[in-house]
Amino acid sequence: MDFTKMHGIGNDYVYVNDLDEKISDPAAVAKFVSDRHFGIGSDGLILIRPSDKADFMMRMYNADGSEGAMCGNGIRCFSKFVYDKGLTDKLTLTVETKSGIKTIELKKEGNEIIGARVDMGMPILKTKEIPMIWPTEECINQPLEVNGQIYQVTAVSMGNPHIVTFVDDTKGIAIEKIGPFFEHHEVFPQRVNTEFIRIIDEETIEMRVWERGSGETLACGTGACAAAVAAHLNGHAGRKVTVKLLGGDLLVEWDEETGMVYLSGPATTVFEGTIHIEGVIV
Ligand SMILES: N[C@H](CCC[C@H](N)C(=O)O)C(=O)O
Repeated sequence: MDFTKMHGIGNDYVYVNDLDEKISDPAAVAKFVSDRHFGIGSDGLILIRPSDKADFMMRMYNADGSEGAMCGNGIRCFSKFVYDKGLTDKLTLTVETKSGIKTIELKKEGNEIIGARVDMGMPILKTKEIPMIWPTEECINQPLEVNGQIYQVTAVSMGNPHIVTFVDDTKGIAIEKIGPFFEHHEVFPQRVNTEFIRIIDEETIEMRVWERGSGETLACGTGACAAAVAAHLNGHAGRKVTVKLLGGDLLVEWDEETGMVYLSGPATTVFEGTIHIEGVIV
């Protein structure tokens, strides 16, 4: 199986051209390739698939094999992949995902695609659509007990579930310990991605993330969008926010007119390779 290893500020995935839809068990492939000792090493697997509604379809799998409905860092690299491979010559393209069709504007520097700006759609705040088992229609700055401690949390979906909590010091949190308790909390029937954010100023927040299905990652695009939306909803930030993550910075803009959230950031190809996985014929 030929693959390309790419990352969006350190949120790294294995990308496979599966336009002929030969990969029959993507979950198993994701678990194998993601292993940083016995596989390639990544936060998951992203497949390029055909679409009859958009230019392409993106299917994204976390390191544990679970499928994510959307991946903000991944879709920037996905779009760079299809352009660099000559599968399209469009600099603005559409990609069908499990959370709808997204429009991506590729950013070119000279002959190099260096990143992209993604229309991530509108944030979803209704708890039943997160989904979150919760007494109120929305969950904005409400207390949630996690492993015996109370956190003030804000729930936002970007097509995938996020819970955001504000902390004074992102470096000091024991994310390996507390992350799984959030991820598997009973109020999140489909688990959840968790963002721990510190407000630096009106236009800047700092964030660490525990991702559903992948653990702590160096960055999370949908998480950065959820964090920026939560910071604005709680009156801590404006509508244009730089999100500083372990792997680098992302820019999130929440358009007041349209309600759409835009995510801008880099996309990087690291290496190409071929791997033989028993039973996988691609
Ligand atoms: N772990 C996420 C999918 C990957 C999202 C993240 N890597 C991003 O860049 O948005 C989920 O299960 O919903």
